[in-house]
Amino acid sequence: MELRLAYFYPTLMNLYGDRGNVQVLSQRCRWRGIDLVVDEIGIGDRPNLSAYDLAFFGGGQDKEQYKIGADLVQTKAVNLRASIEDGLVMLAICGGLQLLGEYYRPLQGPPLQGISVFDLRTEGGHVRAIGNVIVQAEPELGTKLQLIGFENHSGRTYLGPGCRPLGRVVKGFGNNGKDGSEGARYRNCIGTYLHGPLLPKNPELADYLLRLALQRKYGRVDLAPLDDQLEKETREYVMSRVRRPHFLKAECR
Ligand SMILES: NC(=O)CC[C@H](N)C(=O)O
Repeated sequence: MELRLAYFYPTLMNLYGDRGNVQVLSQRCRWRGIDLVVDEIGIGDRPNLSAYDLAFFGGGQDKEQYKIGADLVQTKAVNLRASIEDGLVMLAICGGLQLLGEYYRPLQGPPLQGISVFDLRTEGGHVRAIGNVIVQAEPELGTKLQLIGFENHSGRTYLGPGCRPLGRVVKGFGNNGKDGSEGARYRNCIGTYLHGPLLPKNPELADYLLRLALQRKYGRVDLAPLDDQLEKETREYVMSRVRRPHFLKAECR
Protein backbone atom coordinates (compact mmCIF):
# COMPACT_ATOMS: atom_id res chain seq x y z
CA MET A 1 0.00 0.00 0.00
CA GLU A 2 1.06 3.55 -0.64
CA LEU A 3 -0.04 6.91 0.79
CA ARG A 4 0.99 10.33 -0.48
CA LEU A 5 1.45 13.32 1.82
CA ALA A 6 1.65 16.99 0.79
CA TYR A 7 3.89 18.86 3.21
CA PHE A 8 3.11 22.60 3.05
CA TYR A 9 5.94 25.12 3.39
CA PRO A 10 8.34 22.77 5.24
CA THR A 11 11.22 25.25 5.46
CA LEU A 12 9.16 28.21 6.69
CA MET A 13 6.41 26.63 8.78
CA ASN A 14 8.35 24.35 11.12
CA LEU A 15 8.24 25.65 14.68
CA TYR A 16 9.26 23.47 17.64
CA GLY A 17 10.14 20.51 15.46
CA ASP A 18 6.74 20.32 13.75
CA ARG A 19 8.52 18.35 11.00
CA GLY A 20 8.63 15.49 13.53
CA ASN A 21 4.93 14.96 12.87
CA VAL A 22 5.69 13.97 9.27
CA GLN A 23 8.55 11.75 10.44
CA VAL A 24 6.20 9.93 12.82
CA LEU A 25 3.63 9.33 10.07
CA SER A 26 6.40 8.02 7.79
CA GLN A 27 7.90 5.74 10.42
CA ARG A 28 4.58 4.32 11.60
CA CYS A 29 3.77 3.54 7.95
CA ARG A 30 7.20 1.99 7.35
CA TRP A 31 6.87 -0.31 10.37
CA ARG A 32 3.66 -1.61 8.80
CA GLY A 33 4.98 -2.03 5.27
CA ILE A 34 3.09 1.02 3.96
CA ASP A 35 5.00 3.41 1.71
CA LEU A 36 4.44 7.07 2.63
CA VAL A 37 5.58 9.37 -0.17
CA VAL A 38 6.19 12.92 1.07
CA ASP A 39 6.17 15.84 -1.38
CA GLU A 40 7.27 19.26 -0.17
CA ILE A 41 5.02 22.08 -1.37
CA GLY A 42 6.57 25.53 -1.36
CA ILE A 43 5.85 29.08 -2.44
CA GLY A 44 4.78 29.22 -6.10
CA ASP A 45 3.93 25.51 -6.34
CA ARG A 46 0.49 24.58 -7.62
CA PRO A 47 0.12 20.95 -6.58
CA ASN A 48 -2.69 18.75 -7.78
CA LEU A 49 -3.97 17.96 -4.31
CA SER A 50 -6.47 15.40 -5.56
CA ALA A 51 -3.42 13.10 -5.92
CA TYR A 52 -2.80 13.18 -2.15
CA ASP A 53 -4.15 11.26 0.83
CA LEU A 54 -2.66 13.37 3.61
CA ALA A 55 -1.46 16.94 4.09
CA PHE A 56 0.56 18.63 6.82
CA PHE A 57 0.95 22.33 7.61
CA GLY A 58 3.17 23.31 10.57
CA GLY A 59 3.28 26.39 12.76
CA GLY A 60 5.27 29.56 12.28
CA GLN A 61 6.05 32.96 13.67
CA ASP A 62 4.10 35.96 12.38
CA LYS A 63 6.99 36.85 10.04
CA GLU A 64 6.84 33.42 8.38
CA GLN A 65 3.06 33.61 8.16
CA TYR A 66 3.43 36.92 6.28
CA LYS A 67 5.89 35.25 3.87
CA ILE A 68 3.51 32.48 2.88
CA GLY A 69 0.09 34.09 3.47
CA ALA A 70 -0.48 35.57 0.01
CA ASP A 71 0.83 32.42 -1.73
CA LEU A 72 -1.54 30.24 0.26
CA VAL A 73 -4.53 32.36 -0.70
CA GLN A 74 -3.53 32.92 -4.33
CA THR A 75 -2.13 29.58 -5.46
CA LYS A 76 -3.44 26.91 -3.10
CA ALA A 77 -6.74 27.93 -1.49
CA VAL A 78 -9.19 26.72 -4.15
CA ASN A 79 -7.47 23.38 -4.65
CA LEU A 80 -6.96 22.76 -0.94
CA ARG A 81 -10.53 23.65 0.03
CA ALA A 82 -11.88 21.32 -2.67
CA SER A 83 -9.62 18.47 -1.53
CA ILE A 84 -10.66 18.87 2.08
CA GLU A 85 -14.31 18.80 1.00
CA ASP A 86 -13.39 15.58 -0.79
CA GLY A 87 -11.99 14.05 2.42
CA LEU A 88 -8.26 14.84 2.25
CA VAL A 89 -6.80 14.06 5.69
CA MET A 90 -4.95 17.09 6.99
CA LEU A 91 -3.17 18.15 10.15
CA ALA A 92 -2.37 21.83 10.76
CA ILE A 93 -0.46 23.19 13.75
CA CYS A 94 -0.81 26.64 15.34
CA GLY A 95 0.18 29.17 12.62
CA GLY A 96 -1.12 26.63 10.08
CA LEU A 97 -4.40 26.28 11.97
CA GLN A 98 -4.78 30.07 12.04
CA LEU A 99 -4.31 30.40 8.26
CA LEU A 100 -6.87 27.68 7.60
CA GLY A 101 -9.39 29.97 9.30
CA GLU A 102 -10.94 33.17 7.99
CA TYR A 103 -8.17 35.49 9.18
CA TYR A 104 -5.39 36.02 11.70
CA ARG A 105 -4.99 39.58 12.93
CA PRO A 106 -1.51 39.77 14.53
CA LEU A 107 -0.87 42.32 17.21
CA GLN A 108 1.42 44.24 14.89
CA GLY A 109 1.01 44.46 11.14
CA PRO A 110 -1.92 44.07 8.79
CA PRO A 111 -4.38 41.19 9.09
CA LEU A 112 -3.52 37.96 7.32
CA GLN A 113 -6.28 36.50 5.22
CA GLY A 114 -6.86 32.79 5.69
CA ILE A 115 -8.49 30.30 3.35
CA SER A 116 -11.63 29.56 5.43
CA VAL A 117 -11.38 25.81 5.60
CA PHE A 118 -12.29 26.26 9.24
CA ASP A 119 -15.03 28.58 10.46
CA LEU A 120 -12.73 30.41 12.88
CA ARG A 121 -11.10 33.76 13.44
CA THR A 122 -7.90 34.63 15.32
CA GLU A 123 -6.97 37.87 17.07
CA GLY A 124 -3.46 38.58 18.40
CA GLY A 125 -3.33 38.98 22.19
CA HIS A 126 -1.06 41.16 24.30
CA VAL A 127 0.41 38.25 26.23
CA ARG A 128 1.55 34.98 24.72
CA ALA A 129 0.10 31.68 25.83
CA ILE A 130 3.11 29.52 26.59
CA GLY A 131 3.31 26.19 28.33
CA ASN A 132 2.43 22.51 28.30
CA VAL A 133 -1.12 21.51 27.47
CA ILE A 134 -3.35 18.52 28.13
CA VAL A 135 -6.46 18.15 25.98
CA GLN A 136 -9.34 15.72 26.34
CA ALA A 137 -10.05 14.81 22.73
CA GLU A 138 -13.62 14.81 21.45
CA PRO A 139 -15.18 11.32 21.72
CA GLU A 140 -15.03 10.62 17.95
CA LEU A 141 -11.26 10.46 18.24
CA GLY A 142 -11.35 7.93 21.08
CA THR A 143 -13.36 8.17 24.26
CA LYS A 144 -10.38 8.21 26.61
CA LEU A 145 -7.87 9.95 24.37
CA GLN A 146 -5.89 12.70 26.07
CA LEU A 147 -3.51 14.68 23.90
CA ILE A 148 -0.42 16.39 25.24
CA GLY A 149 1.69 19.10 23.67
CA PHE A 150 3.28 22.50 24.03
CA GLU A 151 1.76 25.82 23.03
CA ASN A 152 3.31 29.22 22.30
CA HIS A 153 1.03 31.67 20.55
CA SER A 154 -0.22 35.20 20.67
CA GLY A 155 -3.37 34.41 18.65
CA ARG A 156 -6.74 33.86 20.34
CA THR A 157 -8.90 31.68 18.17
CA TYR A 158 -12.70 31.69 18.26
CA LEU A 159 -14.64 28.93 16.52
CA GLY A 160 -17.86 29.53 14.63
CA PRO A 161 -20.66 26.98 14.30
CA GLY A 162 -19.16 25.54 11.09
CA CYS A 163 -16.39 23.61 12.83
CA ARG A 164 -15.95 21.58 15.99
CA PRO A 165 -13.05 21.73 18.43
CA LEU A 166 -10.44 18.99 18.56
CA GLY A 167 -11.04 18.73 22.30
CA ARG A 168 -11.41 20.43 25.68
CA VAL A 169 -8.49 21.92 27.58
CA VAL A 170 -7.68 20.03 30.77
CA LYS A 171 -4.54 22.06 31.48
CA GLY A 172 -3.22 24.98 29.48
CA PHE A 173 -4.67 27.79 27.38
CA GLY A 174 -5.98 26.28 24.14
CA ASN A 175 -7.79 28.33 21.51
CA ASN A 176 -8.44 31.43 23.57
CA GLY A 177 -8.07 30.71 27.29
CA LYS A 178 -11.77 31.42 27.83
CA ASP A 179 -14.15 28.87 26.38
CA GLY A 180 -12.08 25.73 27.07
CA SER A 181 -11.89 24.69 23.43
CA GLU A 182 -8.72 23.48 21.75
CA GLY A 183 -8.14 23.17 18.02
CA ALA A 184 -10.65 22.66 15.26
CA ARG A 185 -12.03 19.89 13.07
CA TYR A 186 -13.81 20.02 9.75
CA ARG A 187 -14.36 16.85 7.72
CA ASN A 188 -10.98 15.03 7.87
CA CYS A 189 -9.01 18.19 8.64
CA ILE A 190 -7.66 18.72 12.16
CA GLY A 191 -6.06 21.90 13.45
CA THR A 192 -4.47 22.35 16.86
CA TYR A 193 -2.21 24.67 18.84
CA LEU A 194 -0.19 21.70 20.09
CA HIS A 195 3.45 21.63 19.08
CA GLY A 196 5.83 19.27 20.72
CA PRO A 197 5.94 17.93 18.06
CA LEU A 198 2.45 16.55 18.52
CA LEU A 199 2.44 13.07 17.00
CA PRO A 200 5.50 11.51 18.72
CA LYS A 201 3.77 12.15 22.05
CA ASN A 202 0.34 11.17 20.78
CA PRO A 203 0.71 8.07 18.59
CA GLU A 204 -3.04 7.35 18.80
CA LEU A 205 -3.67 10.57 16.89
CA ALA A 206 -1.06 9.58 14.27
CA ASP A 207 -2.85 6.26 13.77
CA TYR A 208 -6.24 8.00 13.69
CA LEU A 209 -5.01 10.11 10.74
CA LEU A 210 -3.51 7.09 8.97
CA ARG A 211 -6.71 5.11 9.45
CA LEU A 212 -8.77 7.90 7.90
CA ALA A 213 -6.39 8.11 4.94
CA LEU A 214 -6.34 4.34 4.35
CA GLN A 215 -10.11 4.09 4.66
CA ARG A 216 -10.57 6.87 2.11
CA LYS A 217 -8.07 5.43 -0.37
CA TYR A 218 -8.53 1.68 -0.03
CA GLY A 219 -11.95 1.40 1.63
CA ARG A 220 -10.46 -0.69 4.41
CA VAL A 221 -8.05 -0.24 7.26
CA ASP A 222 -5.37 -2.70 8.20
CA LEU A 223 -3.17 -1.08 10.81
CA ALA A 224 -1.10 -3.58 12.75
CA PRO A 225 -0.64 -2.56 16.40
CA LEU A 226 2.81 -1.20 17.29
CA ASP A 227 4.79 -1.31 20.51
CA ASP A 228 4.22 2.21 21.88
CA GLN A 229 5.79 1.56 25.30
CA LEU A 230 8.41 4.29 24.89
CA GLU A 231 5.76 6.81 23.81
CA LYS A 232 3.57 5.84 26.78
CA GLU A 233 6.43 6.31 29.25
CA THR A 234 7.24 9.71 27.72
CA ARG A 235 3.59 10.77 28.01
CA GLU A 236 3.39 9.74 31.64
CA TYR A 237 6.58 11.62 32.43
CA VAL A 238 5.40 14.79 30.66
CA MET A 239 1.91 14.62 32.19
CA SER A 240 3.35 14.35 35.68
CA ARG A 241 5.23 17.59 35.07
CA VAL A 242 2.57 19.71 33.34
CA ARG A 243 2.01 22.88 35.31
CA ARG A 244 -0.23 25.86 34.75
CA PRO A 245 0.67 27.83 31.61
CA HIS A 246 2.76 30.93 32.06
CA PHE A 247 2.70 34.05 29.96
CA LEU A 248 5.34 36.29 28.47
CA LYS A 249 4.95 39.71 26.93
CA ALA A 250 3.95 39.72 23.29
CA GLU A 251 7.07 41.75 22.44
CA CYS A 252 9.18 38.66 23.27
CA ARG A 253 8.14 36.89 20.06
N1 LIG B 1 3.37 28.83 17.41
C1 LIG B 1 2.88 29.40 16.32
O1 LIG B 1 2.72 28.76 15.27
C2 LIG B 1 2.59 30.87 16.42
C3 LIG B 1 1.47 31.36 15.54
C4 LIG B 1 1.30 32.88 15.57
N2 LIG B 1 2.46 33.52 15.03
C5 LIG B 1 0.96 33.36 16.96
O2 LIG B 1 1.83 33.88 17.64
O3 LIG B 1 -0.15 33.21 17.40
